[in-house]
Amino acid sequence: MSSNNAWYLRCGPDDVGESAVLVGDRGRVHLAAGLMQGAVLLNEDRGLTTATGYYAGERITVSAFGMGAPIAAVVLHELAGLGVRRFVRLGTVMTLGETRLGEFVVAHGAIRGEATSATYLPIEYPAVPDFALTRSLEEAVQQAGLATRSGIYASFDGFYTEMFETGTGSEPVAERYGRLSRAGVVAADMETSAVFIAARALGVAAASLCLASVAGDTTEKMPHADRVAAETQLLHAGFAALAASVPTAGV
Ligand SMILES: O=P(O)(O)O[C@H]1O[C@H](CO)[C@@H](O)[C@H]1O
Ligand SMILES: O=c1cc[nH]c(=O)[nH]1
Repeated sequence: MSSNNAWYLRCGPDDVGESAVLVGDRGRVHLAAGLMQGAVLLNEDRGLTTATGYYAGERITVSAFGMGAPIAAVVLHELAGLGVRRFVRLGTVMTLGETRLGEFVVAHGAIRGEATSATYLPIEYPAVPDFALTRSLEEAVQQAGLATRSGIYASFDGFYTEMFETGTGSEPVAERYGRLSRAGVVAADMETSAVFIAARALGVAAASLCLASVAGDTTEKMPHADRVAAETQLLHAGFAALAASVPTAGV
């Protein structure tokens, strides 16, 4: 192992592309590897499954972080240290407001309801994506003919206290979601705001495209087969956007 290897991802600068995809579910890395050419599995330690391959000529690294902002930021931070310049989060979200199950939701910003991002930049700093990469994502989902929506996300740490009602949170989840929906927020996840802020702090570009897989108001889930098919479309769209994007100066 080279001394230049990342601490947890256990791979080196030569192993990664300038573009990366961040996913939660490690199974999505294996799905992604099957969609790329010449994919090489680099790491499985701690479940931070990572592979690098090619899509439309672009060398792309795909890493899984599991769940939550702290570990998503660790993975982004290590990949940025290895030389990755562009990140796309490809995951799933809960619907808020008018968003419907099965839609592909592009983040135009995210409410910072998690604690990790404040360790990078003060809470006044807005969690906004790289706009060129975001536009590439929107074009990719439109060209693929997918049902799409763009808007503001909200990202939280507490799945069973802030996102799914168990009676243990400080505020009823329905009230939180009602307040956010009335403010025009379109989706809730656990990582997007931290990914945007950590990327800004580290001087790299980031954007987020997620499949609306769970209804925030009823907790209805997409049927499994539909979700698997949609996750394949999600990966294709994210890869196409990275392959089409040009390096962004001065993020
Ligand atoms: O589908 P992924 O990318 O795992 O993301 C979502 O799924 C997990 C919660 O169900 C959280 O990590 C959330 O952000
Ligand atoms: O239940 C879900 C589904 C997607 N994303 C989340 O954060 N929660």
